[in-house]
Amino acid sequence: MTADADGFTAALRAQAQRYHDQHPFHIRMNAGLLGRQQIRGWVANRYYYQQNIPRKDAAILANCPDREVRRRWVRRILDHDGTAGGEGGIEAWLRLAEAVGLSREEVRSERHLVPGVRFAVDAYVTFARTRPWTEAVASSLTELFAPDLMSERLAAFERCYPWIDRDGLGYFRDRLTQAPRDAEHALQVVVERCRSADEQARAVAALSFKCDVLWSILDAIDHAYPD
Ligand SMILES: O=C(O)c1cc(C(=O)O)c2c(n1)C(=O)C(=O)c1cc(C(=O)O)[nH]c1-2
Repeated sequence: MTADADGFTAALRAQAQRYHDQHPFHIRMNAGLLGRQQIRGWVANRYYYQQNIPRKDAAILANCPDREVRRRWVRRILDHDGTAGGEGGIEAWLRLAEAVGLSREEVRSERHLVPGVRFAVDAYVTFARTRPWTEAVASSLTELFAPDLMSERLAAFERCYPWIDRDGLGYFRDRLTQAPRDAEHALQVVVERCRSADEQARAVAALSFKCDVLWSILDAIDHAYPD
C-alpha cells in the first residue's frame, strides 16, 4: 500500500468516531437499561433497514461495470435474502423479532415503523442508486466498525435481557463473520478505485453520510420509545 493509500485508509477509519456505537440508545442497550418496549421498537424498526440492504446492494450491482466486483458483491444479497425458505439474514431478523415477543406479521406490516427510520433508510438506498458505485461501496464501510458493537450487543443481550430467547440471536452471530469479510473486500475496492484526492474525499464523505443515516435511525427510535 502506498503512503497515500495509508492516509486514505486512516481517514476512512477515523469515521469510527461518528459511528452509532456511541449513540445514547446503543449505550443504554448495551448497559442493559432498555425496557421490553424499547427493544421491541428497535427490532421492529431495524427490520426496515435489514429489508432494504439487499435493494441497496442490488443498486450497487446495477451501477457497477466490473465483473470481478459484481461476482463478489452478489453474495451480500444472498446472505440477506437466502436462496430458499428459512435461510438468510432477513429470516434470522424475523426470528430475532419472535424472540423479543413480536409476531412476524406485525413486523412485516411495518405498523411500528416510525417516519424518521423510513426516511433515513430510504436515503441510504437512494444514495446507492444515484451516486457513483464506488461512493456507494464506501458508504458500506461502517461495517468496518460493526463487529465490536455486535459482539458487545450479543453479550449484553445474553447477560442483561434474560427474557429474550437465546435462539433468536443467530443474526448477530452470523454477522460477526460476515461483516469483517464484507468490509475488508469493500475497503480493498475503495482503496483501489479512489485514487485522486477528489475521489478519496468523496469516499470519506460517503462514509460520513452513512454514519449520519445510522445515527438518524437511532435518533428516531430513541424519540419514539422514551424511557
Ligand atoms: O446492527 C448494527 O449495528 C449494524 C450496523 C451496520 C452498519 O454499520 O452499517 C450494518 C448492520 N448492522 C447489518 O446487520 C448489516 O447487515 C449491514 C449491511 C450494511 C451495509 O451498509 O451494507 N451495514 C450493516
